[in-house]
Amino acid sequence: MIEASHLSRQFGRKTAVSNVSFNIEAGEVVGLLGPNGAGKTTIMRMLSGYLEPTTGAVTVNGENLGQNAYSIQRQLGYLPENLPVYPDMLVADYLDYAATIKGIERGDRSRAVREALLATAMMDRALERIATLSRGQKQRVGVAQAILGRPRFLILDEPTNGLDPHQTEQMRDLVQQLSRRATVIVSTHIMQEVEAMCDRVLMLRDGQLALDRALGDLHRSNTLVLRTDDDTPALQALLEKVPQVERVETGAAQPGCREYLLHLREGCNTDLAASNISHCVLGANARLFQLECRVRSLQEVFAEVMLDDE
Ligand SMILES: Nc1ncnc2c1ncn2[C@@H]1O[C@H](COP(=O)(O)OP(=O)(O)OP(=O)(O)O)[C@@H](O)[C@H]1O
Repeated sequence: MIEASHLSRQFGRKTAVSNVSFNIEAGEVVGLLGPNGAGKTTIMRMLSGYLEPTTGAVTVNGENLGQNAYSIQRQLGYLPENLPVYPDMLVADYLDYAATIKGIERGDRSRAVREALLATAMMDRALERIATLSRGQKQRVGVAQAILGRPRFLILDEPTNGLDPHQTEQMRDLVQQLSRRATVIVSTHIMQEVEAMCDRVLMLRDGQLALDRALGDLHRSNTLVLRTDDDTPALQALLEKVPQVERVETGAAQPGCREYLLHLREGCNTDLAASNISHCVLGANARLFQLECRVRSLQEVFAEVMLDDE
């Protein structure tokens, strides 16, 4: 488990990250989402031990990263935002060099390199110079170095940065495969990326954690959509009296059909609300066409969170 506790980072007078705390359980794929400059890279660098927090701490399985950086970094794979490139090296030589730096024993190195090349579908490029690779292939070499030695934690900073749509799709598939055997933290500013790859999202705004939510929960809103043939003020008044309903908004209308948006009270029992609402509609001798939870897209939630001044 990775625990970030009250992480802050200053660069001179600039506060890049402010009092950010979260836990990441083994096996989770967590997306760090935020606009440019929100602090994603700074957090990734602190989680990987390449940057010290000004205050706060990172612990990995209970061990403090600042005090045990070397032993923890051996269990950790990191794809930095700007990968250092060694254009004159052959892919295999670079990976062998990266494996050496990671402390992988000489006898295990060639197996680790082979595994990383296979996992990233780069085996047939192993003997090419890095300079001759495409952007996407270089990014794959970056991921290959991150997964050398099968780390239990993978920290990937913008893994699809600069990739074309096909390469992006391949990279997402690769991250999903890797997540079967590692805990993955992936930073991005692309919503579809989070939808496609992650179990949970952390949203950052101006260096602060603005939202930490499982994707399944995030899509469910606190609003029920009701469609009925009754558009009278009498029904609206009845709906407003349902104890779980905070506010009723009228939505789209078509001949013979009116939509209502029923905003529920925070923390109320949604099943009970739905049961009371249907009772209300049928009791008014109206026809109930549809009653369902409104689903919010990640894009909508992101926009709400970024606009929220609280
Ligand atoms: N080494 C540094 N020196 C000074 N300021 C820095 C440094 N690194 C980051 N910052 C500042 O900290 C803030 C957060 O930067 P960071 O790179 O973490 O954001 P980000 O969310 O990764 O952005 P992007 O999506 O553009 O990569 C920015 O305002 C940035 O200018």
